[in-house]
Amino acid sequence: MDTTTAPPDAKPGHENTNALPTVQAPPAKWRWLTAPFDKPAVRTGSIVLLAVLAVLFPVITGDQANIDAAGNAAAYAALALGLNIVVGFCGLLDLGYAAFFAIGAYAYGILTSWQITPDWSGFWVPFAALGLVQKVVQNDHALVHFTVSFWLMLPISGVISAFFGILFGAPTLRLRGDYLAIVTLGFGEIVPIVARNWTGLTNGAAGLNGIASPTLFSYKFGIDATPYYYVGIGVVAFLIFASTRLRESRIGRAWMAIRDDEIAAGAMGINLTRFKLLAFGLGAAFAGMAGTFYVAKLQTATPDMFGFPVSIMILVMVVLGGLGSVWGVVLGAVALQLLQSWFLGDLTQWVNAFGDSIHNNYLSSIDLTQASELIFGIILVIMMLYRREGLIPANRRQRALSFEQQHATVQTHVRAEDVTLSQIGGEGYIHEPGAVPMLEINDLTVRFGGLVALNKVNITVPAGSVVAVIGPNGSGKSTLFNTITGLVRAGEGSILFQGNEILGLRSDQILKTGIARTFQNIRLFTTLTVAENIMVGLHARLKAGPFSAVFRSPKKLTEEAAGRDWVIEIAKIFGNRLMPRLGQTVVGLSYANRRRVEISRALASKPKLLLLDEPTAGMNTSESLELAEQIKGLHALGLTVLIIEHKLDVVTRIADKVIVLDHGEKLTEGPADEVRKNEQVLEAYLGRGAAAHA
Ligand SMILES: Nc1ncnc2c1ncn2[C@@H]1O[C@H](COP(=O)(O)OP(=O)(O)OP(=O)(O)O)[C@@H](O)[C@H]1O
Repeated sequence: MDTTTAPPDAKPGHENTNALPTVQAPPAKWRWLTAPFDKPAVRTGSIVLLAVLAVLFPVITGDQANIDAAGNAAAYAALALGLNIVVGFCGLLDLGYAAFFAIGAYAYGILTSWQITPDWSGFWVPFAALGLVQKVVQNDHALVHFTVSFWLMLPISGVISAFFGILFGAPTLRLRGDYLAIVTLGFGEIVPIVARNWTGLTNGAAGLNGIASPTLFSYKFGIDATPYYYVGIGVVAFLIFASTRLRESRIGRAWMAIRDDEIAAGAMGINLTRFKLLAFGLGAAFAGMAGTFYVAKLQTATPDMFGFPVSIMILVMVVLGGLGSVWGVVLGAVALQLLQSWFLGDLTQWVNAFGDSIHNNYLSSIDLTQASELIFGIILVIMMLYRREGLIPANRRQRALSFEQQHATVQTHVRAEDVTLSQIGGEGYIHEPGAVPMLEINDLTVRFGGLVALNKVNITVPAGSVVAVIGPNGSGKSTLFNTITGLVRAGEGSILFQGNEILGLRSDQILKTGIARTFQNIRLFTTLTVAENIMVGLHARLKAGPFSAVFRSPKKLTEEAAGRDWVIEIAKIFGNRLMPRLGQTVVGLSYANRRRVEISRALASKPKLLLLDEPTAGMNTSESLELAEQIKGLHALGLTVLIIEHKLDVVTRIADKVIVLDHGEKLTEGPADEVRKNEQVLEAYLGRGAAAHA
């Protein structure tokens, strides 16, 4: 085995400090296919070529049926891009996605067909002036005919579907995996049932007919497939653009962080509710727009067009293309849609002809277009067996380390004085002695059923100090951290941070007050790069919303650039251990480097109080002492640190005060040297007999 590469599940303590971990090579089997696209010029060129081909396609084919099929493929590509936000980016398995497709479709259908025609009154006059309705007279009776423009309805349908996306998403937010899938499946069933039974609004199973076709500068699209095709590719181009921009923004990082590790995402300041709802809402908005486009093209809408098989088909498109991969899902959608509309028809004719030639009635009459779901199932199985990451994987390219980087001597700051950060903690960071304690915990009690994990614990962390918490396994140290950071609810007591109660706040709110943490069992975002992981730590300090993420407002660009500088500044604390790896995904890192990334991520949030849960676990002695120096350096800059640590030489080196927990109670506290000699502490750690001999 290559000793320089620590596998993702490497056991602590076996890192070779003199060599840097090598980069995980991408699978060679597919490298020839993707390698050319590593070059930005090739990528840009391919996109331009694709755009030119897409524009020229109707001229090249000249066949209305082909153009029509390509228009349908565009609708499905829009749907796949929307579902990709929910499932691919945010990791929320939605099996009822076609519901939002239906909502967008019916919104346009109802507002442009003759389905509802209320009596005409003065109320409708302003709407008529805006061109949204027309007065029609039937049998001497004045009625309202809705004539909302397709171009207006396209964004409005997006908004309506987004509203329902948020409405449906809200109650399901606590659920994940199978449970979320089942609930969304239910929603997906409800919408077509409502459409089937609310006959007054939807015309029931017979569906809406006579849906208006779009008009552009008095040119009526009618049944000509070509204009629909161009609208379709325009919509898809915009959605590709929006998806790509979102993925590369603060919002995309937050979604992917939630997908990779929800607990860590919350602890890094991501408001889980808001970002999951945003994913649901935006995904639904894409579906709503696709629905409007689709029924405008077909000029009819029936409940059967939006059932469960459609949701599954869109999901298969996303999986086939590559979960989280923008271009992948477009390819998946186009491939499956064309397979359905072209290939299965042709295949049916070939099989029928073959059946005729061998006089086999079964083969002569088989219709493979009816077996599309079976064929989708087979495709899924094949993908799961041979290419789980999809046709165009979303996984980032690993920037390979150069030979020099691979073999460079590790240069780290081993002296506390070398740790310099320009802005850690922000304003009011250096604390006056005697000021309000940074953290004051009073009578904190935490129970897990009958087990009392913390019992009336009182702890004070003075501002600008380093306080270590030690204690045997199961003594309640991690529970203390989890309670401070809002991951575990306390039964009684209070936790004051700079004099303000934080008990009861969510973990993201606690981060925003200025408390950041690391985890005992390293919780990094495994599909993100080192730099992106650290950037997620900065999430709460950045402001960009979806609009500025998509349109890259100057403010957003400045914010991101400053964020990237900040990431580099933090990574520099660890010398060349992290710097050459900023572009690598964290799964390829050694155990010790992953700990360093986690500390960097916490520092990125500019905390006032840093909670480190066994930061040196998995590091050898020299690395542990190196980290101790780095913590001392941060402390010298004014950072207050609360650290859980088993290695007493590290504790002695950095802690102003040591708190000992045992069986959920505070045993003692004091300077490290005193605590080390305390008999109760020796007993708790070593047992009574052993303590007597110590
Ligand atoms: N979510 C939970 N549900 C039930 N019991 C829990 C939970 N979390 C912790 N405990 C229990 O609470 C007690 C304290 O656990 P905790 O993880 O805080 O100890 P610790 O001092 O951090 O131990 P270690 O050093 O082994 O991590 C243990 O008995 C543990 O089994």
